[in-house]
Amino acid sequence: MANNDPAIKPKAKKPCLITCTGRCNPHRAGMEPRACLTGEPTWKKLLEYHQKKGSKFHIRDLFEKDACRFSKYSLKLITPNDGDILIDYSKNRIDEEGLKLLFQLCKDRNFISARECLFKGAKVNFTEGRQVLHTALRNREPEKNPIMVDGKDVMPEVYSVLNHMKEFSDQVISGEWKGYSGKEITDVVNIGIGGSDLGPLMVTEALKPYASRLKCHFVSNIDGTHIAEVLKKVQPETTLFIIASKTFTTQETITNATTAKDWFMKSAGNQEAIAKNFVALSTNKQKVTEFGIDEANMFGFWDWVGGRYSLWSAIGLSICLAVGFNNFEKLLEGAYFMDQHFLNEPLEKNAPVILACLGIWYLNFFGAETHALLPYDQYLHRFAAYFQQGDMESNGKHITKAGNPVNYHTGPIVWGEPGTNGQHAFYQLIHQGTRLVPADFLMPVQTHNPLGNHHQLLLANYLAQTEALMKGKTEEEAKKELEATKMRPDELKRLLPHKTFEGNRPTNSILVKKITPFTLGALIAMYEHKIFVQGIIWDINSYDQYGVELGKQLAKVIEPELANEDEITSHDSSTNALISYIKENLAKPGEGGDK
Ligand SMILES: O=P(O)(O)OC[C@H]1O[C@H](O)[C@H](O)[C@@H](O)[C@@H]1O
Repeated sequence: MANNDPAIKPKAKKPCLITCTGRCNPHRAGMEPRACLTGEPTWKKLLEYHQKKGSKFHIRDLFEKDACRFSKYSLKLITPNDGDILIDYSKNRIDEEGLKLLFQLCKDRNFISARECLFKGAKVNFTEGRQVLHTALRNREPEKNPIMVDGKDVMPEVYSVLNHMKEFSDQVISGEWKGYSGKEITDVVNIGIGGSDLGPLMVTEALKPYASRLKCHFVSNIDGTHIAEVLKKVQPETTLFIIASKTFTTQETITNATTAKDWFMKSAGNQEAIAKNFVALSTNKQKVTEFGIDEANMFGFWDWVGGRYSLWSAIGLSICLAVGFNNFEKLLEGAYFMDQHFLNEPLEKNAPVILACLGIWYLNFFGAETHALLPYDQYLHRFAAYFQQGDMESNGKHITKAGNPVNYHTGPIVWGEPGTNGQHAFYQLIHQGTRLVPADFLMPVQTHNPLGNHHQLLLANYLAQTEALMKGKTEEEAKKELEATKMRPDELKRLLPHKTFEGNRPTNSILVKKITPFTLGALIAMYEHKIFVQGIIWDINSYDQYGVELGKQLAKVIEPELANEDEITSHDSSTNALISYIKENLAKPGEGGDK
């Protein structure tokens, strides 16, 4: 049983970033193997509760029985200047008893001390022996809350990089910083992939209403088409290339960066020009200088920042350039606001904890396989893509801390598209398919583009979808509708089952007053913490990513095989045949690419 850690027994003072309550043992926490999840007494109680009650709930009945359901199962987070964040989780197949058990499960899994250890810099990423401190990057009270890593407060360094980012982005936006030929920078090209691309890309898209005068482009794919298309749009003299790579060894990024450098050098001619038009964001000083970028043009960060949690670090430089440093700071403030909420609120009022528990409820007890993120805001069109990496790279694991395979499901498949596009594409399956698809519906009440009645229609669709998913349409209701059309009885009978909706599809409605840098920062941090809570319950390491390595290793073997004349026989028959087919069909000299 998990609850024998003396650390969680005393009633804690409200934990804060600096005051160690004594419950955190940075050398152990996050690393100690837990009891098997399915052996936990609370897990067994949840199974029983699911069998007897949970699986029989219809959300429509829960609403009918309890007029106060919304107020019981919703949260309002009051931000200082950006309105309230409303999280309505009442449209779920759950009641007080179920939630209580889920919160108890969190406690049994030592969530309280794990949370403190995360913020205090324990080596939570135990396979790589690293702290996980993206929260330090947005710590807005550094004097009050020093963050110690190996006996040293990291906050001064964090702020020194932030100052460098401010100074640089201010200079580029104002035009004071000039490209190699003395002209102002007009375009920024961020070259990175994964965490060094998705976060800045998602945020710059989400915050377009705050755009500076600079045009920002993102290149990630190793497919030459990506960089080729971007280079067609920019001029070497007026383009700033940001090479964003934590390791500075990622094949895609280094290949794209080299292509960009070669293209640039054709115009610039001399090596010194690079200092004016190239900067690097990385933890690897040696590789950056080997590439030809001066140390002075490097914005550093640290190995305790995970790639998919790095948009708050120097990796956010393209955000600073796209929307100004001031707005980047507000993004950090929003995330800090959510960090404080996550740290200080009891489980029952804690948004990331509640969302995590509901996720566990559907994934592990109802067999749901996916989780949809459905933002009703065009600017958030990359939000689901961002959390595909955030969630699936974090919790797509099947080995526990003790090194054993799990006997339960872990991270969901995360997916989604902005509303209302999704409605006309895949919502059919959510409404009437055979699978249970829990979904978060995100929405700003106010739009940045108040055009005619667009936003009112968008809001109406947003509200209608969660209502429809919850209520469905009974046979009786469908029958009445069909009868009103004066349909022939045999035709009515034939159509009736197709027109009936079961309903009982769970959703969370997450609303903000407006998508601002602050509210966006808070939403991102909320989902980051949700992922953490689920990783703790599942007893997996949410912060490594060994699963992406194997394909990379094999690609290194195959690449030279594509270039030689030999017949390839070293793989399975499928891979050998695919290689042969490609070699037979590769462009011959002179056949070249299209112009
Ligand atoms: O920033 P880099 O070191 O170039 O890494 C870019 C990406 O590489 C890998 O694929 C990792 O799985 C990602 O987590 C990481 O974000």
